[in-house]
Amino acid sequence: MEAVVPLRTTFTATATAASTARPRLSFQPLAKKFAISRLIPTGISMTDRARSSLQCPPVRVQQDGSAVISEDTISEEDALKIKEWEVERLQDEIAASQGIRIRRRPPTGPPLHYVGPFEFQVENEGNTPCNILEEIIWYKDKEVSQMKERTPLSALKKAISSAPPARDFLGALRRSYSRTGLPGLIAEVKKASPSRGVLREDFNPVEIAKAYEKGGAACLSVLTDEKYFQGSFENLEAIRNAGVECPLLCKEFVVDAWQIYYARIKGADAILLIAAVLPDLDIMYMTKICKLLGLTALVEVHDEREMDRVLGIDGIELIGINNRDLGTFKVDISNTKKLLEGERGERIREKGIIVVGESGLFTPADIAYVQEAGVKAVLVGESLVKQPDPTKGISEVFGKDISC
Ligand SMILES: O=C(O)c1ccccc1NCC(=O)[C@H](O)[C@H](O)COP(=O)(O)O
Repeated sequence: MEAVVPLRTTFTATATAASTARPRLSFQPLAKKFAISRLIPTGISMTDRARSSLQCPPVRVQQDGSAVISEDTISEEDALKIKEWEVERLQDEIAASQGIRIRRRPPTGPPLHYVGPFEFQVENEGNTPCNILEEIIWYKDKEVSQMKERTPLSALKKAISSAPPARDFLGALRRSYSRTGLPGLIAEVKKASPSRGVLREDFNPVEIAKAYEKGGAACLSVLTDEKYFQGSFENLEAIRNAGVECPLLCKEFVVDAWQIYYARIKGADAILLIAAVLPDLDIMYMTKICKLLGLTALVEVHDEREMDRVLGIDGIELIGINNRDLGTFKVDISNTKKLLEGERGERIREKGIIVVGESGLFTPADIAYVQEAGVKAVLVGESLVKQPDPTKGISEVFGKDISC
């Protein structure tokens, strides 16, 4: 039995599913008509949310544009899959509308029984990552889902309630700047990277961290990604437990708020949020979570569009300008200057935001250049970690001993 009903506005698109190999989905703008309440902030269980919004009966669009409600019910599991798929597509569409090219996960065709607004178009390899950053993000999405299954958020929250307080990352950068008159150093503990390969074979994270602290680093950045950077949360924990006092940045690819809680129990004092990956709503939501947990959020941008988006979000205190294009690996330190010129620089000063110049800094002239552009902190990896003595490496990159 089927009942014919007038079609809801959100279901007026033609449903044309041409079955082709490796299709790329292309969506019509009508998803913008979706009620904003259907936006699922990262970190909230989509499954629970989807479960609570299962009021729509199965609807099938007919050729004349009307819809039929089928009394043949679909299973709750299939309905959940449909809801999750719709939410994921909507997330990608919102991200794209903010100029974000990185998709959270590989596009897939609609699940079984889906009837609604979609259209297949054969384009290029839609389910091949567009660059290394997208590849990292797709992998991370799967990795985090598995980690969440092993350690649910409730367990992390419980552990946080008895964790020692986080250290003041921003305060350490400010104090260092006042003490030395030079940008506060965030020295990076990184074994390898996709662009540079292995940077240091004899990699002992705790020794390197101690050498950085001795050399005058204000804070440390610790790579925790295993697959692409050969880092780990064990390294973060080990540095934290070895008596290093510098506040620690968890250098991760955050796609889910769960990772922020996890970083906090592993000893992080700050965490990286990448604007090329996260839509505005995620950045807002995640910076709030960071504040609740006592962590500093370092929000990283690479171009003007990302900078403007981030400047439009309230409560951001620390912005990193990455001189490396994470899609192409091209490094150009004049990027920092470009993004701090004119009105943007003024807005940053008015808001009291501290800016970190990131990547490609090798010499005292590089440090002077980004300081002149307006940064009060720098994030330096390769040029320090490759030095046999990283303490000496700091004096060389800064042109003087900044330890006292
Ligand atoms: O460095 C990469 O190859 C890379 C690839 C994809 C995503 C991120 C990547 N690097 C992160 C960074 O930008 C650096 O670790 C950090 O800014 C320090 O840069 P550097 O001083 O040039 O080592």
